[in-house]
Amino acid sequence: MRPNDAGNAANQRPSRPLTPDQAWQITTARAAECVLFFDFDGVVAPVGDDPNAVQPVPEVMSAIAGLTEVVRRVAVVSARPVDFLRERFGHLPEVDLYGLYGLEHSRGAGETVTEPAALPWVPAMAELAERAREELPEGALVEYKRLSVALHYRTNPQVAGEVEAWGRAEAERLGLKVQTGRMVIELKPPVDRDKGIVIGEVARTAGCAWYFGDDVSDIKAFDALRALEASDPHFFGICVAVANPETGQEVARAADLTLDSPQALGKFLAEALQTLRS
Ligand SMILES: O=P(O)(O)OC[C@H]1O[C@H](O[C@H]2O[C@H](CO)[C@@H](O)[C@H](O)[C@H]2O)[C@H](O)[C@@H](O)[C@@H]1O
Repeated sequence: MRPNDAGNAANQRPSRPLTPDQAWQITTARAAECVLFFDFDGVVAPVGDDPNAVQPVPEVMSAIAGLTEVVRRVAVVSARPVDFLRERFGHLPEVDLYGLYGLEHSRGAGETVTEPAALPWVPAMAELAERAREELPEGALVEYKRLSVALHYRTNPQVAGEVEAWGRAEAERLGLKVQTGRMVIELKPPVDRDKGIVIGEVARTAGCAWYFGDDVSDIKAFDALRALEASDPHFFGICVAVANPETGQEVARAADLTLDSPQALGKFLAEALQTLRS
């Protein structure tokens, strides 16, 4: 097929590789059945030293606001708690929020729903965070997120080995799952939720989906889009990596397209919005 032929695109699997223009033209033909998924850190917001201080790129946010009007759904799928995401996306009530790798979600302006199987782990995670603060070396940063604990070493990479070893030993002792990321190791309850499972569930009834990610946990989301393409000849999925010096190469290898930065994402989405509105 000619992938830039939007007339044919609605019913045929486009061949790869695709240019961004081709991908957006195909998406335009299916806008009403398309879901756009965004990771938060390193994608919507640039990475910084203080996890609590980061804010989305304004151009990304204004493009997302426009996109909610032309596609079926826009969703943020993040390791952050929903409350954290709501502070940043609260003015966009149409955006669905999936937090803590899908252990929490809030659809539209709805209330936050927590995966019931994870709730018994709240006390253990609080106790873990407290002990991490006492036992980890100076320079490690402990981020407690109710149902997970992230152990950061961005500002002191020399403690990486010690922090990772402590985290892995605690995960083994308590039966927790480990998720590594950009200068961070995260411990979470042994409950079957990850970004791939979220995307598999939410995109199952869509005909088209994009996922924008930067970290290794996002590769599961890419895999979910590939699986949907493999099982549904009509489904069109595009995986976009946002480059970074830590996990960027691995994520880019798994993606269809790569953008340079969250700022470049803002420009990319603004141009896409024009195509989708045309
Ligand atoms: O799923 P995400 O939304 O991408 O969340 C992944 C982790 O993001 C945050 O950590 C990362 O960003 C921090 C702020 O820029 C940075 O300091 C840190 O080095 C990065 O790993 C968040 O703090 C973690 O809880 C998330 O797991």
